[in-house]
Amino acid sequence: YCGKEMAGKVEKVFKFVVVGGGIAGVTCVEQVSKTLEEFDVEERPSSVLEEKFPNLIVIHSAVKSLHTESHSVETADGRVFGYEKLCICSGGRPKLLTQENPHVLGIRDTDSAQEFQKRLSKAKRIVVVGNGGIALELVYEVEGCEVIWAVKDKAIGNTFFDAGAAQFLIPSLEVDKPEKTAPCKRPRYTTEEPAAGASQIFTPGSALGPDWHEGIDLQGAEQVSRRVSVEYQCEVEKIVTSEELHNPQQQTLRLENGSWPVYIQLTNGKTFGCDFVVSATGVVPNTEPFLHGNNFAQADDGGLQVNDQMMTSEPDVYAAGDVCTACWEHSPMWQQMRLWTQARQMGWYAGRCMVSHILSEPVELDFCFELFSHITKFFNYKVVLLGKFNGQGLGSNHELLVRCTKGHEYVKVVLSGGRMVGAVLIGETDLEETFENLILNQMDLTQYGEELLNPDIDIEDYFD
Ligand SMILES: Cc1cc2nc3c(=O)[nH]c(=O)nc-3n(C[C@H](O)[C@H](O)[C@H](O)COP(=O)(O)OP(=O)(O)OC[C@H]3O[C@@H](n4cnc5c(N)ncnc54)[C@H](O)[C@@H]3O)c2cc1C
Ligand SMILES: NC(=O)C1=CN([C@@H]2O[C@H](COP(=O)(O)OP(=O)(O)OC[C@H]3O[C@@H](n4cnc5c(N)ncnc54)[C@H](OP(=O)(O)O)[C@@H]3O)[C@@H](O)[C@H]2O)C=CC1
Repeated sequence: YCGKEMAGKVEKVFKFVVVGGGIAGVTCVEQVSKTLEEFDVEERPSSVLEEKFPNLIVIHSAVKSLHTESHSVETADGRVFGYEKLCICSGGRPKLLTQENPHVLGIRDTDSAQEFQKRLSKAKRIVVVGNGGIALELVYEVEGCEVIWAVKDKAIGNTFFDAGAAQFLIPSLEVDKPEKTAPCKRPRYTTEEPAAGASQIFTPGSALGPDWHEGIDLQGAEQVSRRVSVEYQCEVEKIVTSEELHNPQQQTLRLENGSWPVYIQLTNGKTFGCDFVVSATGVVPNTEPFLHGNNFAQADDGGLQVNDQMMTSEPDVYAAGDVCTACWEHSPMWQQMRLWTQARQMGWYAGRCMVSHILSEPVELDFCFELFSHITKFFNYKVVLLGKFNGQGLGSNHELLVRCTKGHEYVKVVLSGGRMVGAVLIGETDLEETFENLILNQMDLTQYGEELLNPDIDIEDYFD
């Protein structure tokens, strides 16, 4: 459609339209709703939101196309809505090793997690490929099934920590998990069934986020506890299904590896037969429906580029969460990672920017983008990552202080020019608040040297 044609089809013009019902979309909606009267949100967040904000209209249909010229979006059910300001919060989807291979699964939303669980319950061996968040969680949580874990690197968990932390964590894979503590009480927005007549276009659901596996039984077909073998420094050469093994050239794989639905050949020369492969290999931003006919600047990772006001390169179009790439000049202690906390912060801040721009008020980059901080759990340890926790972008211009007590805690501090610029805290270290302050205030710590990590000094009191 050309701009004029589209404008003629507009059913209603809203001040704000937010696309996507994940954490970024929901927080963006909450933010704009508090401030202004009228707005709208696409896709299907919970009706909880509509009850909370009477000025909110939820449209249960995916956005099919965006027409920035006429400031309108078309939904899958053929309706067209105008906007004054639009925020795209369409998230991401798994970046799979191969597309359309029924033996290769990704995990992103409730549906894909349920499919994984169903397949796992009948599986005796799975291969997990990838070395980030999902792989770390899966290999620890899955029981009753052999897990082969293929990683590109020399150590596990490359997206979150260094080889030292990996060495600290690895023994946890060899012992049984402790009994589960209290179940997760984090409130969730759940996805509803689409209303009758809703679009049949496939859009992924919202990402599962923290604690996703708490309510899911990750049990394989066998009565054994966790059994994980890590294959280091290798990638996937090819994935061959059992049907493809009819090809005589591949017969040897079957003979050597027994009879499995699928075989995965790694670049280290090993081949494993398994029930299925989990591709835990990162995320691609969901940009497709918005690109056609528009002029969005995209970052190398495929995300919509946003500036320090969360604005894309198209007028009046903002983006937040996994779909966007933060292209402003970052604070020296912050970097983008596609995480729940960042999606929430971005959604909230984008909402604030949209409102401020409508009211012609100035807005400054929010303080939360000053310092990277992430709290999570891996292998049943609390993990806190602060600032340039892996010396990102510092080259050789940094030094490390490490304190480690096997099975108890791992503390790593990154110093640059005598000042703390990052930290990894694993276990109940109680250091996060003090370290966060030391990173933010950039105090010169040269005089303390290694004493900084002396366990006999109560550092909290010291810097109080
Ligand atoms: C298994 C798993 C575990 C995770 N664990 C953690 C963790 O422990 N800690 C952490 O910080 N992060 C974690 N993450 C990452 C975190 O969940 C995501 O970074 C975050 O949820 C992204 O939020 P979002 O709102 O940007 O995107 P999403 O949650 O992906 O939401 C996007 C929304 O947009 C909708 N949408 C897409 N296309 C359209 C369209 N065309 N029209 C309308 N709507 C559309 C989707 O249906 C969805 O509602 C995890 C992710 C996964 C997959
Ligand atoms: N507790 C937490 O904080 C959790 C966070 N998440 C988040 O959810 C999202 C999805 O998680 P996940 O899929 O694990 O993504 P991540 O980005 O965390 O990790 C992807 C991993 O796959 C590797 N990889 C990429 N391509 C290939 C390939 N072709 N072959 C082998 N390895 C490859 C990457 O290596 P390289 O980096 O070298 O490219 C990286 O180790 C991420 O944004 C993640 O941060 C998920 C679960 C838990």
